[in-house]
Amino acid sequence: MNQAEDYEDFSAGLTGKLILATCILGGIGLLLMLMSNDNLKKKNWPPGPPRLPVIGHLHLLSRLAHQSLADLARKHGPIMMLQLGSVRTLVVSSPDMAMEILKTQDHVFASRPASVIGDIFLHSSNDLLMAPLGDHWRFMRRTCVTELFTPNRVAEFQGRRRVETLRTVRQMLEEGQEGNEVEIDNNMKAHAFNTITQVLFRKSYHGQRTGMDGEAQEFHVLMKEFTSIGFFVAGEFLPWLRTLRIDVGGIEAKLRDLSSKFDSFLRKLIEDHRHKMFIRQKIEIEDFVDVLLSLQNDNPDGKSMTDDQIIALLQNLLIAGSDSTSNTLVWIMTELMRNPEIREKLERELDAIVGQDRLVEEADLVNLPYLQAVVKESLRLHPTAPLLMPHASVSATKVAGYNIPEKTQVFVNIYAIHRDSRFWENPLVFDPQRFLDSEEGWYQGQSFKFLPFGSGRRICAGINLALVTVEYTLALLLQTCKFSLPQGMDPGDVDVEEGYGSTLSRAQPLKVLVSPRLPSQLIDKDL
Ligand code: HEM
Repeated sequence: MNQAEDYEDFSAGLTGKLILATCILGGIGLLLMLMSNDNLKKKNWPPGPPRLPVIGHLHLLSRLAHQSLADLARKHGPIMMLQLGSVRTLVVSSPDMAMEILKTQDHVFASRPASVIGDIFLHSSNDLLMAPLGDHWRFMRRTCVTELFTPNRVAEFQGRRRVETLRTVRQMLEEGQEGNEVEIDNNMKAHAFNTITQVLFRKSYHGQRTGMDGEAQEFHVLMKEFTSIGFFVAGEFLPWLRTLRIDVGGIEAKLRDLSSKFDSFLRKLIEDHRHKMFIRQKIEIEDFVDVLLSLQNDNPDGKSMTDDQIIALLQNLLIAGSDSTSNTLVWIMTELMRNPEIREKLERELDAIVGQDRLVEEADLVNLPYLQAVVKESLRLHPTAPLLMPHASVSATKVAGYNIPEKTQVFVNIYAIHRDSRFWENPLVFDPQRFLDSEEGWYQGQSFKFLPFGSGRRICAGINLALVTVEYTLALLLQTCKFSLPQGMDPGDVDVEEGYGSTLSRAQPLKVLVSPRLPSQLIDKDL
């Protein structure tokens, strides 16, 4: 026998063994699958697709999980039970079911699931975003709602938002000189981040224009590292990986390292604020850190936040507040580049209400209904948290007649609800007019067909700040800049492909031409 025949024999034998092994394993798998699916019926859990042993339904989810879940809901209905590895997950995809989770049984479903990311990175035992329902969460939430995000407190910082927005306008106009393309994504990322850090610590850190002292540089690197980490932690769904100390992709190690860097950065910032207060011998409220430190001295409830809790909260606000705001702005600009007639209508509204002799102010926003409708319509088609944040049940209950056990993770697929033709006419068409023709209080979360900020106890805590930042940035950008597409590109060429990230982003950056719409003195005089 020559070598080739040898190899053929060997390979035929191997193939035979492989086929045999596959048949045996497949048979066992099928048996387990049938048994477990049969089990589900006995438990009276909501329906779902057949699941595989060990991984359950994980193989059915793409990196854009909201899209895969919307497809599955079309086949299996608005209430599904999935098994994501070891994590039992309820997915709801209709306004009725969303109302059941976020209103009727809010007291049962307003908790958060335990999670590896929450534990390692978000200080979930100390924070607000990932804290389970309970006294700690109530205390953190009450502090946010009554001290940080009241309409008055948000209004106090409008001067800083104005300056940050004007800086962003000037930066984009400079980049766009001589017909250069300007990347919207980078600019909005820097803008949203600086707007939030101005409110939290009275500083700008991100982007080209800050001059980058040592501290800014350090924070800039931290944020870059943070946004570049993938957040799929395999051990979250397959806990035996963690038991065997297998950290797929080294993500857990990276999260731990980043968390400790963030921690020391924020701790130093708190010490600097405390030192400033000590030198002045009085409390002057200039940012959120001042507010939180002043509460340590004088809390109306007699219960004060520890430094660890302040750090966890600051980290939450940076994470929850920056990418969601910048991606919302990027999606709005995407739709405005795809729909020039809507962009022109917006410009006409700004000219009619504000004119071209002065810059738009936050006080003008209430008189700009079309602009507000554009923001809502963009949040409908491109909600930056398409599955909200994961909820969890605190006790066993029933939904739509099905049994839902305690500690079930819950996704409310608002992406599916916002695009469902049963609730929206021509759902894929960008049409701000639909929000002008009705009187509903859209953002309060009472219309369960529109939930970009969620609803109930866990509704976005920063909604006031988010809305004023998005609306004001959009108004000033459109008033001061003329946006157009690069040579040879038509509106229809602007794609809406979604990218993978912690919030819903574009797959590829949006690049446009930017030129002045108002005389530059008007912008420069306020900087
Ligand atoms: C357009 C921008 C924003 C959008 C679309 C958005 C949306 C959301 C959504 C959908 C949730 C989860 C609701 C749920 O779990 O049911 C949430 C939670 C939260 N958001 Fe926002 N958000 C935005 C901006 C902000 C900003 C600027 C801040 C603060 C700086 C903020 C702070 C929070 C916090 C602290 C939570 C957790 C609340 C809790 O668990 O009790 N968000 N947001």
